[in-house]
Amino acid sequence: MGVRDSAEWQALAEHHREVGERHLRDLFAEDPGRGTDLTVAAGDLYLDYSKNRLTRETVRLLAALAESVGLRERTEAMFRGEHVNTTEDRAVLHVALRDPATSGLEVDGHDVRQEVHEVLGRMAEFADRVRGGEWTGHTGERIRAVVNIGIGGSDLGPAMAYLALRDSSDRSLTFRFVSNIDPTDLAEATRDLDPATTLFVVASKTFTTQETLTNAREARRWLVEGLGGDGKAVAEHFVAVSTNAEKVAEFGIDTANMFGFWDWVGGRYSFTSAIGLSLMVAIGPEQYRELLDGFHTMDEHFRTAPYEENLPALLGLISLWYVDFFGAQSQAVLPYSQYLARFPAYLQQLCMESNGKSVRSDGSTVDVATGEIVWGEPGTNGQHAFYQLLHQGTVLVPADFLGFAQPNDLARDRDLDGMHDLFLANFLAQPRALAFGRTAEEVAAEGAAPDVVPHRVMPGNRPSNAIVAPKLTPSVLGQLVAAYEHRVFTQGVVWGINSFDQWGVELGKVMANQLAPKLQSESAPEYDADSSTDALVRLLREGRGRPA
Ligand SMILES: O=P(O)(O)OC[C@H]1O[C@H](O)[C@H](O)[C@@H](O)[C@@H]1O
Repeated sequence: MGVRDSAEWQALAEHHREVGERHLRDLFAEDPGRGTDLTVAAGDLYLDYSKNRLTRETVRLLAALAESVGLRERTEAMFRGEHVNTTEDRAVLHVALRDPATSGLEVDGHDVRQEVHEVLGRMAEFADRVRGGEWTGHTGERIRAVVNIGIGGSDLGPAMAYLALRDSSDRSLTFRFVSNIDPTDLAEATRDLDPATTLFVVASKTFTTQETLTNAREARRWLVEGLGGDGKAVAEHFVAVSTNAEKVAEFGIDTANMFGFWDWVGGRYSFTSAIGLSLMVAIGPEQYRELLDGFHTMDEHFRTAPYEENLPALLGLISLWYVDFFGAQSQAVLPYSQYLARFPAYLQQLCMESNGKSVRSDGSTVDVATGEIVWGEPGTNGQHAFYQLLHQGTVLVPADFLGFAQPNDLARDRDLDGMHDLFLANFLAQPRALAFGRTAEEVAAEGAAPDVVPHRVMPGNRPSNAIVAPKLTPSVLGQLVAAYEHRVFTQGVVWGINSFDQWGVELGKVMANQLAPKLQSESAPEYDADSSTDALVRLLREGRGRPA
């Protein structure tokens, strides 16, 4: 049975008819306490969800929906290591990656906690050697630049977090992240680097991904050529992060320099696996542990807190309220932190690859809308670009505003605290303007010409969450990411879909492999795709001076 027929869903549908069109102005006027009551604290995060188009009753009904679909049982099953990823018959245990306990979780005949800590120990040893200058390259020089080669989940986590945690990172080392198979990406990343002092971390769960292996092969060529053609240099300048030792060895990386993880870690949930290696080199093992502890704090909060006080569950349920009852199709994530510039991109994979599904776990078609388009840019840049649509457009875009009380260290060291106050004033102003707007009477009272009044009316009633933390530290970043992971899980369970597979990305990969030879061949290829693709192949071949 689909979720739509359940009594809890129907109760929400009826409730929506009562409160869906109520204005936030009225909701605040009737219940002035909501600004402090419709909030929840978890770890260092404070969520103010009062500026959403809901009442206390909505929260009660959403929590009841979560209970009725067995969110608690599903969560326990995931934490226990049951194969909740049914279509791939795998456990889903990213939460074990940050569990401080060092033993006692048996899954498929292995103590996963023990294995996790063994790899973390090896990563720490490696990170210390690179940071301390003991890991030397082929010419005996210390490493000065670390280039992570990976894509999707093998790139976005460390790339996002490296930027987010610049304050905490060793600024004497250079870090680059190469993901795109566009040759420009690798060429730009290595343009000003010295092969003698560059270390590559090739990160790929499967070690079969076309983009990553192609980039890694070209990086190897750049390195070996740059070091006088000695192939032995590869062992000193390449390490791998993967679940596939065979393919790593086949590529020519010594498996002694491989950091493993397991099939129970999904790509987009792999940030806290060995995929975080380059980040650990950047911030050091101690602060990396703080990051993991931040994740763990949120994991435990999600597992134990009642849903009406459960930060990740509330984020998931409130977003679902808009997707399924208001027809919202997108969710903006607006971090008021330049260091979180890549956070929306990270969340795009986390949310859209997880919940962009139209079939339920049992194979039946979903009977409600699922997933949402996640997008965003750091404030205040977005304000001067797309916020116009958020304020006065015809589509409903719920937004998450993220803000931090304290500025980052670099800004503080430069005595730029005052600027941070202006930044925070914007962080406060935008959600307020979105929620409460400005009426025609107010606009007219300010002396606007009558014909301009309608243009200047701000309708308001545009919902948002505010998530506030004291400062963007490794622990806070961990708490934030874990909160969004569990937000995605909460929605997936209600929708009845498997948030841990990604079959939808396969067909394009197969087709790319079929089309590559048609572009590469010296003579005109066979045109047997479809009339549009065939014409484009012809055009591109002509553009490259190849016989079409
Ligand atoms: O880590 P890899 O095996 O190289 O996979 C990299 C990425 O590619 C795939 O297409 C998946 O859609 C992603 O979930 C994954 O993170």
